Amino acid sequence: MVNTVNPVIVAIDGPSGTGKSSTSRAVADKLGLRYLDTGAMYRAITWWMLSNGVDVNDPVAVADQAGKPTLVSGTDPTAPTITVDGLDAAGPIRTQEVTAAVSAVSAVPEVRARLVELQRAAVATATDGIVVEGRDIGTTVLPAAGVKIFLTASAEARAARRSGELNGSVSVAATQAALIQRDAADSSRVASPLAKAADAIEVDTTELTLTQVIENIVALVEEKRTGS
Ligand SMILES: Nc1ncnc2c1ncn2[C@@H]1O[C@H](COP(=O)(O)OP(=O)(O)O)[C@@H](O)[C@H]1O
Ligand SMILES: Nc1ccn([C@H]2C[C@H](O)[C@@H](COP(=O)(O)OP(=O)(O)O)O2)c(=O)n1
Repeated sequence: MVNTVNPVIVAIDGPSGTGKSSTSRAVADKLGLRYLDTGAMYRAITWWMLSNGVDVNDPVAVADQAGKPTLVSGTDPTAPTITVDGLDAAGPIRTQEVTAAVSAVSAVPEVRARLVELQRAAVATATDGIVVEGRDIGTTVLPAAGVKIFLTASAEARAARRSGELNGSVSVAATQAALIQRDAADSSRVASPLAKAADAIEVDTTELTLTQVIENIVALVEEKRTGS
């Protein structure tokens, strides 16, 4: 379907486990928009660093290598893809090893500059509009986005959701501790930290079903599109 109204850019930010990916994909699918998971891009470059023996805790070494990998993100919300140097990275970027290293790599300004450039290029080609999810989309990557959402949820709810995905292989308590640690690292870094944009609408998803969150955001985007 081709939109006859202006392409809408939707920025969805928030901490881990608040529902950004599930919500963003569904909203994009329902509204005929493209979809970009910027967290997957930070995970992909982290996977490349680990695979190539770069010390992820050495910001100088990470910065030095940041320009090397070729990242390509597919923006179909029903089948998002990510490749690194032509290799399918969708599976490897979800390992605990990558999750544990991604905050350190994404704090390096050279990494962010490289990925933000790719993110803006993806948005520029999405002529029907796009939903972009991450941590700094509303504040830094796309400050002029037409709709900005900041998702939140209690640490307990987020840990229970994530632990459910891991089929109970990691305890909820351990998952919660790891989430809190990653949020603290992502929120306290100097280069475009996780933050709510002043003009973002905050949606607390703790007591909402995924369907309710999707419906709320679709309604917000529709309001914006029709100017009502
Ligand atoms: N409102 C919700 N209620 C219950 N579970 C949810 C809700 N939103 C998302 N989930 C589930 O929580 C998990 C994490 O969601 P995800 O979209 O990956 O979050 P994020 O991208 O913010 O880390 C997924 O298994 C998802 O199905
Ligand atoms: N725009 C973004 C997106 C993600 N990041 C970093 C910080 C996050 O901890 C990691 C991974 O993001 P991702 O959205 O995949 O994380 P979760 O799905 O919440 O586990 O990437 C970032 O710095 N900026």
